[in-house]
Amino acid sequence: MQDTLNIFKIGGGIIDDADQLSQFLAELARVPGRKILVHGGGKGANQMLTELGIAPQMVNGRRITDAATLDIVTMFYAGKTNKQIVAGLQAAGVNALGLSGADGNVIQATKRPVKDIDYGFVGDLTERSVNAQLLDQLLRAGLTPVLCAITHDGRGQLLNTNADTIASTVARALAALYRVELHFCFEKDGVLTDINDDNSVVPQITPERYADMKAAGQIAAGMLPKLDNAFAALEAGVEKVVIENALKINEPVKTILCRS
Ligand SMILES: Nc1ncnc2c1ncn2[C@@H]1O[C@H](COP(=O)(O)OP(=O)(O)O)[C@@H](O)[C@H]1O
Ligand SMILES: CC(=O)N[C@@H](CCC(=O)OP(=O)(O)O)C(=O)O
Repeated sequence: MQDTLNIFKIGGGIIDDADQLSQFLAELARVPGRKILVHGGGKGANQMLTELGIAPQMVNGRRITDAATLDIVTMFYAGKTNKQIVAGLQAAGVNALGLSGADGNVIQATKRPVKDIDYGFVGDLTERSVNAQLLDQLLRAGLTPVLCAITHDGRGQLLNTNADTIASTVARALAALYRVELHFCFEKDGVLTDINDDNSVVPQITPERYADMKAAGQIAAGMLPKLDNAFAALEAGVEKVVIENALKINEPVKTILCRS
């Protein structure tokens, strides 16, 4: 039987709040077995860009990343945020290793081609983008890889890649080696039927229910690409995909995705 690998993704909402981040890291430390953490940080990046006089620009949930923006998000995601999370995990007793996609060639991306929109230095992934062998070796060595949203193209160019997409693609690539459980963690208890009612968590969601909820206008903003990535992972052999509160990963309340 394959070993279980838990892959967690946290976004900018949690990372931005020091107390919530350290609570999440303490909960993560309690999860037994092998694990990988993927982090974003879009909210803090928006704040930093604004402070530096650059207006953040998002289209369809993806950041338009010009050269100046790439410099700043690289410093923010691969530098401050990644190292702060690694230090927090060390403090919680987890031997974490922080990596961008360029480190150990762990994630190689392709610059998004210009169609209607020029996203600039944004990287797209395929399953072959992920160096699953290296991640497996690190896990076997007892390390917890902590992956940020910065990738590279193999020719010296850094790229900015959505962190939900990284989590989903890493999960798919490692599904050949492990029984993978993918956890998208954020500030709500799961997928809600009413965004204003925290008690309206849908315990299980099928592709049909997702389509109905979308048609009813119950799913918006960042939750749309998140669920698209989540269902894609489930279809590609990831054993279990969960949407849950970052502060309650060890509690039963959550949304579990079902194939049908
Ligand atoms: N039906 C829904 N249930 C829960 N959250 C939803 C729903 N529809 C939209 N959202 C929004 O999606 C957001 C999560 O997406 P996003 O902001 O991209 O998170 P992250 O930065 O953690 O990846 C939530 O903060 C919430 O406001
Ligand atoms: C290309 C692209 O959109 N990259 C994202 C990477 C960070 C991210 O995904 O952060 P959250 O998970 O906190 O949203 C961005 O710069 O916002």
